[in-house]
This record gives sequence, C-alpha cells and structure tokens, in this order.
Amino acid sequence: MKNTSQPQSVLVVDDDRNVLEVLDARLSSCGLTVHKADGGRKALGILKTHRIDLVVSDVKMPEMDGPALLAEIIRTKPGLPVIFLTAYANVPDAVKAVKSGAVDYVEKPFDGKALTEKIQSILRDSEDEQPGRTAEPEPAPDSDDDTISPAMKNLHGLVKKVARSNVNVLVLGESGVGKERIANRIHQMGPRRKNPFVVVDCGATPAGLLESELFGHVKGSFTHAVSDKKGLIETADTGTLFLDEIGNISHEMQIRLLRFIEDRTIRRIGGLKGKPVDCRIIAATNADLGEAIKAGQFREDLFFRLRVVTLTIPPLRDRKADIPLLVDHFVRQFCRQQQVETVRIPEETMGWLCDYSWPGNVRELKNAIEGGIVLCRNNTLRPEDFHLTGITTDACEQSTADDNCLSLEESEKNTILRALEQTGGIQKEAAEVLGISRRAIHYKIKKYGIDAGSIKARH
Ligand SMILES: Nc1ncnc2c1ncn2[C@@H]1O[C@H](COP(=O)(O)OP(=O)(O)OP(=O)(O)O)[C@@H](O)[C@H]1O
Repeated sequence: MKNTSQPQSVLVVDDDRNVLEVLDARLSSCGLTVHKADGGRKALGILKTHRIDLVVSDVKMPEMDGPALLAEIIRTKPGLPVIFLTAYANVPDAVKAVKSGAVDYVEKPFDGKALTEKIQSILRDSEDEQPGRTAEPEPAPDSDDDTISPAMKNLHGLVKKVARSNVNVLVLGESGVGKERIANRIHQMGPRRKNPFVVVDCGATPAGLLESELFGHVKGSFTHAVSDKKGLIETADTGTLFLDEIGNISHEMQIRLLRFIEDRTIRRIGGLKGKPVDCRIIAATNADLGEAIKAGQFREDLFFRLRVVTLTIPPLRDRKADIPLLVDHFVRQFCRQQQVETVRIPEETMGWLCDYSWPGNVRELKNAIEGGIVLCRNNTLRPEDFHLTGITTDACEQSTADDNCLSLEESEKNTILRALEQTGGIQKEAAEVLGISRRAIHYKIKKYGIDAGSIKARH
C-alpha cells in the first residue's frame, strides 16, 4: 500500500562510497528518500529505525555480506524487496540470492537509468502487492467472513491491503463497533503476525501512569519506580502497538508519542540511552479528532502521522445486514462456551433484533445474546429474553411484572445472585439450577464481581 503523504524510501548498501553517492543522486532526483549504509550491520540498524520500501545492496561486503543481510531481512521484514548489485564475478552468488528471496540482481557497472526504472517499477508493484516470497508466511484465515455484510466486506478488502504494508493506521468508529478487532485483524493478516500485538487503553490509563506504561522507567526515576520496567512500546518491538482511545491522551503524551513516531527511538523515564524500536502503530478513537484539533486539544501533526491510512467502521444500525450474521455467530459461540444445545431464534426474535438501533453496537449485541442464552427457556430465544436498557418493545412489555424490564446486565446478575442464594453460595449447584456450565457461572461471577464466598458464609 502506498503511503501517499510521504515519499517512498530506498536503502542503498555498498562498501564503495562512490556507488552510494551515485545512487543517492539518481534516486533522490526521482523523488525517493535515500538512506545509505556502508555495510550489512549498519543497514540492519537503519531498517530498525526507519520505514524502508526497498533495499539495493552489494553482494560482496566485509563483515556482513549481501546474502547474510538478505537472510536477516527475510526474517525480520518479510516482504521487503531487495535488489542486488553485483560484479560479474559474483553473478552466481547473486543468482543464488534471487532464488532465496531477492527480487532481482543488476550487474556492475550498472546503467543508472535502467536501475532507477527497475526500482520504480518494483515500488509501484509493491504498492498493490508485495512480491511473492517463499519466506513470507501465508495470510491468516479469514475467520470473520461469516459475520460480515457487503459494507464490511469492502472494509475487509482495505484491511487486507493495509495489512501487507507497515503504514500507521487510524481506525475510527463509535464505541463497540469493532475497532480493536479490526486492528488485530490488520496485525494477524500482515507479516508481523507471529510477533506481539500490544494493546494500550489510553482512555482508561490515568495520564500520570501512561508515560511509564508506554515508555517504561529505570529504577529510582520516581518514588514508586522500585525496579527497571520495560514499557509497552518496547514490548511491541517487531510487532504492532495498538493505541486505543488515542483522543484521550494529554498534550505532553502527544508530544512524546509524536517524537517516538518520528525517530522510532524510545528512552525510558529516567534513562539516558535511547533504544530503537520497530513497531507498527495502529491507533483508534471514537472521538471527532477534527473537532479536537480545532479546539486545540489534539495536535494536528500527530493526527497526520497517525492517519496515513484511515479506516472507518460504520455503526451497526447502518449495516443491519450484519445483524443476522452476527447473531448466528454469537449464538453458536456462546452455546458452545456455555456447553448448551444451540438455541433457536424464531423469525420474530430476529426481526426484533434487526429493528433495534444498538447504540452500543456489536458489543451490546454480543452481550445481549450472551445474556439471552442464559435466560431463555425451552431452548428458544424470545424478545423478552433481552432486557435491554431503555427498550420497551411489545414483547418486553408483555413480560412478567417482576422482571420489570431491568437492564440486561442487572437482570443477569440478579438471576445469578438468586441462584447462588438458593444453593447456599455453591457455584456448581447454581450452575445446575441455571442450566449453564461451571465455567460459564465462574466467568459470570467474576464479570459481575459477585462475592460468592460471602453468600456461602451467610448460609
Ligand atoms: N465482526 C465481528 N464479529 C464478531 N465479533 C465482533 C465483531 N465486531 C466486533 N465484535 C466483538 O464486539 C466487541 C467489541 O469490539 P471491539 O472491542 O473491537 O470494539 P471497539 O470499537 O474497539 O470498542 P471501544 O471503542 O469501546 O474500544 C468485542 O467483543 C468484539 O469481539
């Protein structure tokens, strides 16, 4: 995928200064950003700290030669195109290198114009597709395909394209639409999928803590820094850093983050040395960053850095075709989890689920189905099994007076409390009363913070 706001970058590696200078002049004049390294090790350092779209490397170099550099690139940056420059005598080595994954080789002395054209053509190709390479792992299976409407298929098409590249992505959408899920999908479908996917909830982390969470600290740098601590950015090295609720970070954090995105180096709080970190950044927010910029709350330069590509996930009410697919998906998932027979969803229930506006989006739908499965009778989901906050449907009004259309969560919690009271706090028996698995009741007790121990003690 082409990064339209930044020129593409080429790393030129050769121990001959003249070759470096000639290529620098040629490629820069075509609008490319050129980085130069006089050996393989230096090249690896640059690859760690800079976005590079293509590497042109000599074959024979002291210390680390071209094929050794290629092997490292295939390991750490699968998909990155490499062209070799080679003297006639080393052509067999270059051919071997192409067989093991380089895109091509060019003999020295090279025709500068032809080489530039070759580089441009490879860069153009890799905007759409990374060149085939045996070392590149197969993409992860499309596990979401059973839950997407045509509108989401389009978004998933973009996700696939974006996943192959390394560009920063900004994911926008209301709370609960699936932003984190899409970020994870980008990670899973890209070359970094075997490496860490680190989620940072910027909204839920107090401002004072976020800096040390992200950047880490050295022992003694502040009162509670009792030992060295690695930050989450460092943890995401070679993988993906997902910054959720990016709209909520303080002005100081915006500046630190911007600096990191620009030089890809972190310094722990209280630390002296910087450390290069190579991680992909995906940020998400449900806030209107345009408005936040206008109000002076969010830095425009950081915004531009984060949104090299922007993906917007529509709210569930605008893609109702997804609802039946998601309902089926969640019903199967929760029935399996709660070890119950798959429940039936009559047409009336599905119609009702499709009519509702789902202000909490997919998360609300998911929770509703989970609760509905616990509460339903005769293995059939009916509208009255969904006691959603603020909804009064005919079916809900017909429900028994003591149910009183409580919020789904309250209602589910009360059901579990009642079952625990009935069984003297014994979870296994309460699970039997409710017809759910022990694992399911254990999970729900934890989810609602129910103190089963004190119920037991009272009996
Ligand atoms: N297409 C989908 N298929 C299955 N589950 C989904 C899908 N989209 C979202 N979900 C589920 O919905 C819930 C909410 O998704 P997610 O956390 O990704 O939303 P979000 O937009 O990041 O929310 P927030 O803004 O609150 O951080 C998660 O449990 C997720 O697994």
